[in-house]
Amino acid sequence: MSTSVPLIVRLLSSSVSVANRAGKIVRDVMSKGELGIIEKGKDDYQTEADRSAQRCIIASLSAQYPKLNIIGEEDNPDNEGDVPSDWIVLESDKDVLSLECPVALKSVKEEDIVVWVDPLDGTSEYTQGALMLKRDPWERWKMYLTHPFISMKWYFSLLQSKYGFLEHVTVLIGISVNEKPVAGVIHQPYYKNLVGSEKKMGRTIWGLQEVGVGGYTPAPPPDSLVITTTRSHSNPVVEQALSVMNASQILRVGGAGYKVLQLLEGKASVYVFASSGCKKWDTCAPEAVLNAAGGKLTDILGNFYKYGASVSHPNKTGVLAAVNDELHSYALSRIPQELKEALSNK
Ligand SMILES: Nc1ncnc2c1ncn2[C@@H]1O[C@H](COP(=O)(O)O)[C@@H](OP(=O)(O)O)[C@H]1O
Ligand SMILES: [Mg+2]
Ligand SMILES: [Mg+2]
Ligand SMILES: [Mg+2]
Repeated sequence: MSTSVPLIVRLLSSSVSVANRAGKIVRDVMSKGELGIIEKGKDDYQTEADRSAQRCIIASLSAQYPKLNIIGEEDNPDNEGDVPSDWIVLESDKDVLSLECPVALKSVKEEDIVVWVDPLDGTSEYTQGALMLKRDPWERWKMYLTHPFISMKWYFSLLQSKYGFLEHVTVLIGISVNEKPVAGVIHQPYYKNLVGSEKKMGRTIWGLQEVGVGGYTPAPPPDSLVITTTRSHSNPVVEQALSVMNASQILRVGGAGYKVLQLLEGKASVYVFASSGCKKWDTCAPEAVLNAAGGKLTDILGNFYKYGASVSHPNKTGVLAAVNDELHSYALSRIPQELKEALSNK
């Protein structure tokens, strides 16, 4: 690899390749069927896929960029021991490697960068997806009974969805410089592609400040206001913020990455989440990609989050994202002052 390519471009191209590998790990854990679910907190779970994908990403990036500050979602209980050699990815995506680096990012050094890693965004949807892979209804029912957090209502919505919600799962790698998200990768392990006549699983979307986006076909927003929001972490304040939007449709899907994909692909125009549940690793990559596509992601008060190494991890004042400034301003203007205050004072 040519070292004359600026660091940010090299790091983004490495991140594309490593996200693909992490996505394969996510699929492999699911195929084996041993999810190894651990409860981290209320409505907050971790699986073997979250742990392994994070180890793959961090080991691969730190092997090539030793001075990077990488912050991952998971406190890995199995961090000890060697990372399997086939999890260490040293290749980089050729197309991304040939991008022209924006002037402002040309002289960035490893020490100036913080990488935010969400090895598996949409863990709820991932664990519920496991149920749908059980073909035998009796096996599926038994698995449901031992599942730590699927309500009866979810179980039936899963059955209706036929394939579950695995498409909502993403692997997120966000690159920030001077506290701002400048580049990012959203990999979707369960996206079904048709390349020629061949079926291929997974796709990888990337974005780079001032350069643009790749890996998907951009589409204009819907004609009417379509909002995307959480499927599995709602509460009365989240619902209140949705009810004031005057939306023609509300889509409830898993993962911050998938919701931003819906904005990018014209399925929704605004992402509203008036809750403190998302963390910096949930929004860094999606914000970077959305920015590169001309969109905007802030908190519910309209302020940008900062992604420096010492910031607190929770996005305490929620998420408000839109495909363009105009829709963002509209959504922001609809949020009542008392709701903004309720989140700020939490
Ligand atoms: N109340 C809550 N508690 C824990 N995590 C939450 C949360 N609300 C949102 N999140 C996290 O934010 C991400 C997007 O949430 P949602 O799918 O509900 O929109 C998920 O990331 P992970 O799946 O990576 O943990 C989820 O865990
Ligand atoms: Mg999680
Ligand atoms: Mg997440
Ligand atoms: Mg996660």
